[in-house]
Amino acid sequence: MAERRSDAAASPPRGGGVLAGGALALLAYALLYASPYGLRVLTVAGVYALAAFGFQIVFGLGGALSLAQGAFFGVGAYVTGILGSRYGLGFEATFPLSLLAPLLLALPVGLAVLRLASHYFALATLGIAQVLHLLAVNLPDLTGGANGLAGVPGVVLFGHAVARGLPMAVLVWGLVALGGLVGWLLARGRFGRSLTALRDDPLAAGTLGLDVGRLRLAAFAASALFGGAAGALAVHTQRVVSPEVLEFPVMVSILTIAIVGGRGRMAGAMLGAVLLLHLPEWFRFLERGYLVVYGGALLLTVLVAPDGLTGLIDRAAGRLWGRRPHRLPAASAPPRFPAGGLAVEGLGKSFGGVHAVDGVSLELTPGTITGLIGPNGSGKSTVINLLSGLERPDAGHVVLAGRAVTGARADRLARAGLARSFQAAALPEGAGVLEAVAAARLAFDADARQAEAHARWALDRLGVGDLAAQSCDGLPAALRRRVELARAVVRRPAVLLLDEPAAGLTDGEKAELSTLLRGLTGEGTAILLVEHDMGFLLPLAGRVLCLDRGRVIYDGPAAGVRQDGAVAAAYLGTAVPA
Ligand SMILES: Nc1ncnc2c1ncn2[C@@H]1O[C@H](COP(=O)(O)OP(=O)(O)OP(=O)(O)O)[C@@H](O)[C@H]1O
Repeated sequence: MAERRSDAAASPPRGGGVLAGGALALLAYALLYASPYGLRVLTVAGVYALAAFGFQIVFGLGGALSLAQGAFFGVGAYVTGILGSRYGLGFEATFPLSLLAPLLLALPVGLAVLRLASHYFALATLGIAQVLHLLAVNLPDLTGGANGLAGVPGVVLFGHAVARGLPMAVLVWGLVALGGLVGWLLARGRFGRSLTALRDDPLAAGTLGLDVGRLRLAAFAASALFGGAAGALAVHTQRVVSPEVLEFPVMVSILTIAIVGGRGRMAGAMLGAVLLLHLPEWFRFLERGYLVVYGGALLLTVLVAPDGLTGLIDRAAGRLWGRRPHRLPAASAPPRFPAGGLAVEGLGKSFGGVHAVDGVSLELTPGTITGLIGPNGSGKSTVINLLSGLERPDAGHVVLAGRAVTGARADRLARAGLARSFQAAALPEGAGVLEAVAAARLAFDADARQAEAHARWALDRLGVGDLAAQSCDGLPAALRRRVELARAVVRRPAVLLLDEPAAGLTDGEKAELSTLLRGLTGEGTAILLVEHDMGFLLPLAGRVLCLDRGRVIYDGPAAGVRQDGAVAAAYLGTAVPA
């Protein structure tokens, strides 16, 4: 394919400088001007920023609306409160335990509820805080009941008491800086990008080799650590713990901070927390009317800045100073999966009364293209979904590269060397082209940078190297197809399943695609090609299977398809005499 490329990529946002300036201004204000009350509000803002970091990971990056963040906050608070006030333990013991306890809660709960669909998951996680609230109120011997526990000792670090006011604000914001750095590193690395890929397209994520369950659990666990840390510091700031820390307003505040600040961004959590904690103070002179103005201000923020204040700042900074040039990594070829075929015997799948796939057997041999044809609704996409692990077969056996993989999950099949493309190019909204293709390597490469280098290689191979810098949004259909194909090719799979890759392409583009597919078979890839365009398919395929109502009605050489009476009757129309 004709190759076009450029080395400059869509640049990272410019808002970092503005945000750093804002942070310095805040620090100066705290050191020079803030009253003891002002310092206290600032400290609480830091506490909420820490809690919101965790929420940014699980919800902002991972897309799981976890309403357990308030519960983790409460658990951290109670661990510090109980151990400090009842047993006299100091910060050095209570702080790590306040992180550990929510983590130990998150792991079993996460295993139980993370597979639920989004709204059920949100409800189940909300339930955790409700149960804990009940326990906190009804176990007065341990928790102090509805009144809670007073007299939680202040922080003593390495023998030095951290006094209220500036020292406590410095400690909390020091931990915010540390937590923000950890969160930022996680977000921009392989973990964060895998979570984003999962959030943008949970269905495709498995076929890209990402272990959806493990990723979600890790994100949930990380959110628990941040929540617990925040809860512990909240108790040290207030010196009391009560069931209020487990009530819904805590969760609502964390959610609002993340959305207003900017979903998925650690800077957004800090900005959102500072703003949200200060807004009520700024509007307090309005007395009763303050809640109306406060609500109105929040609504306005969400309307004016749908991607949060950090998004707004980025856009404004980008307009003022342009986008920062960003060098792409040099293209490098990813390793190839060893050649291996796919053998399928008696595959079956029904949806209610519809036998979508009924006793299909086929063999994909390394270095060959097998065509799969048939009328609309005959079961072609279902075959690909079954073979790629998106559906579980009711019957049949599948062997991939010599290993039995019947009913295996999509990510396991992907890691065993199988890749697929989708009929409607499944590119994540708002993502860059390079990022979208690199997402297909995250489960295989050492880091995100290496995944991008491999993605560049695939884009070059598809002849769209110059798209690397662009956004997936608004790409013309033919280019979207190539990018989608690059996501499969970048894996250099042993077996490649392609669902109508030539749909909507011009004759010239189809010729380029043929050359690419021949190149892949030359490297030993076994390809299953679902296609309606016989002029494109038949010269490429050695063997062709035709499906009708889920059953194989033709299985033979491509050259014989047009002459077959059954295929003519079910699909192609008039048979052509040999
Ligand atoms: N998830 C599902 N739930 C219920 N029915 C389904 C589901 N997926 C597919 N089907 C049904 O199974 C049959 C086969 O559908 P499938 O999409 O595999 O056909 P196809 O040959 O790929 O069609 P097309 O050429 O239009 O893409 C159809 O009757 C379809 O309605």
